[in-house]
Amino acid sequence: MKVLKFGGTSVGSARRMKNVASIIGSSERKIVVLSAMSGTTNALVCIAGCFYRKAPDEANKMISEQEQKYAREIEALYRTDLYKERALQLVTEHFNHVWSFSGKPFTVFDEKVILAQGELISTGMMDLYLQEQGIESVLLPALNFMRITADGEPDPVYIREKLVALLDQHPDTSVFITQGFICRNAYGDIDNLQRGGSDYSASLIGAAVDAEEIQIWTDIDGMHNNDPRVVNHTSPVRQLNFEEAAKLAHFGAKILHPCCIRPAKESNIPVRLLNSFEPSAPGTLISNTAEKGRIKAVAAKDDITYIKIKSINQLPSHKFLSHVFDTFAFYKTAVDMVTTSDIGVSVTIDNTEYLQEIVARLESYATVFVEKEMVIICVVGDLEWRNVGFEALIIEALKDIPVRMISYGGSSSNVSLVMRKEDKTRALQALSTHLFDSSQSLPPAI
Ligand SMILES: Nc1ncnc2c1ncn2[C@@H]1O[C@H](COP(=O)(O)OP(=O)(O)O)[C@@H](O)[C@H]1O
Ligand SMILES: N[C@@H](CC(=O)OP(=O)(O)O)C(=O)O
Repeated sequence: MKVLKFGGTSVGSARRMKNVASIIGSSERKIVVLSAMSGTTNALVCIAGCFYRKAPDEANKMISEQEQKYAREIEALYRTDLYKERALQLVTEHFNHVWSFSGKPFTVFDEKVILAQGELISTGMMDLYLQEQGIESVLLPALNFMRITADGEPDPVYIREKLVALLDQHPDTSVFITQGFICRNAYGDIDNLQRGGSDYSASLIGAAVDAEEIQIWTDIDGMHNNDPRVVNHTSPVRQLNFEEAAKLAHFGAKILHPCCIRPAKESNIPVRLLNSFEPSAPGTLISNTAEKGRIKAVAAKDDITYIKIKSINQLPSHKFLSHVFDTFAFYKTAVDMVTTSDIGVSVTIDNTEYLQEIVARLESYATVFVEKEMVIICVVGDLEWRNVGFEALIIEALKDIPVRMISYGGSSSNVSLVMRKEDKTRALQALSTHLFDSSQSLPPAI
């Protein structure tokens, strides 16, 4: 069994959907995970925003625009009037459901229901298209098997049990279609795996069914060695190990959801990143095979807050660090990067929900300096400590750029640096030039 996930860009129009159907084929047994058509989830977020603001006219206008967009795609997708009618009815039902929230008190639970409609529509449309093409498929409702716990973490035991039971009902079916992103929470309400979470759905599903491969189909030929939205002349990386891929995803390579590598790694299932616009391109294979002595790629994580905490000697020095980290733990705020000196510690966070409270508590035993709008630049590869020279390459590349923090040693697959947002493009470009333009190779380990 393979798991194939197609993102919003891959199902973004009738033409793209037809292309996905041709990639799906019908021979091998597979579970196809679909995102919402590109732009739909953003539109649903805006519609929910209108309901929060009590602006039903604005919501109504946006819903009409979406319905018109879907009507055009339906006209282009289906051959027969019967299937056009069925698809229109499906879309109308989902948008009527969205509209049913107008004029009532609006809660975060209602917002989650609204956000789920995009994937419910795209999978329904694909299922109808496959039927019209005579390709036998079964629609598996993700809300019947994908679940998160009260801590917001996926519940792998439940997911496996429910999904395997659903598959067992169709022993002769080759093609299963399901929704990415959406799930239920521990109380049975509709929820989701956070924005971009369809990749995560695919790897949770892959792990649940012990898939032989998880394929993430998107609009680019695999993981590139730098952010193609920012840097010119990036190139695909053909092979990554799980840890390298997880680091790139965590530190901003948008092609993968930050959490999606973990389930695949734990079950040792290879992940292949493929291009639905160019299906024969080789893409990137992510597995547990490590390629020695190479810097693989660079990524950048935006919206980072830098916090410098300097002890004012209120605490014995051996207690200082534990107090600092207890403070972040108390406010359930994950620290991304840490560097320390004899009198202080600098950290970065991306969740600033409790920043004020954290700073107030830290200030009882330290002076605290906060700087927002920072970025983390992360260089990833085989950076084992005996591979001399990689630090020099990175520092040389960034010699004209002010760097706030440098961190290496937490893992031997990345070096991370913190700098101002306005220096990001220059830094990424300089790293590409120094690390990838001339084919660099680190000296063998000493
Ligand atoms: N290192 C990288 N390699 C490849 N793509 C990247 C990288 N960093 C950012 N991206 C962006 O990720 C996009 C694909 O991810 P995403 O928008 O989530 O696709 P989908 O719609 O298929 O879910 C690419 O179009 C590309 O612009
Ligand atoms: N539709 C959801 C989930 C998702 O993963 O989308 P995509 O695969 O297009 O990034 C979102 O926009 O967040």
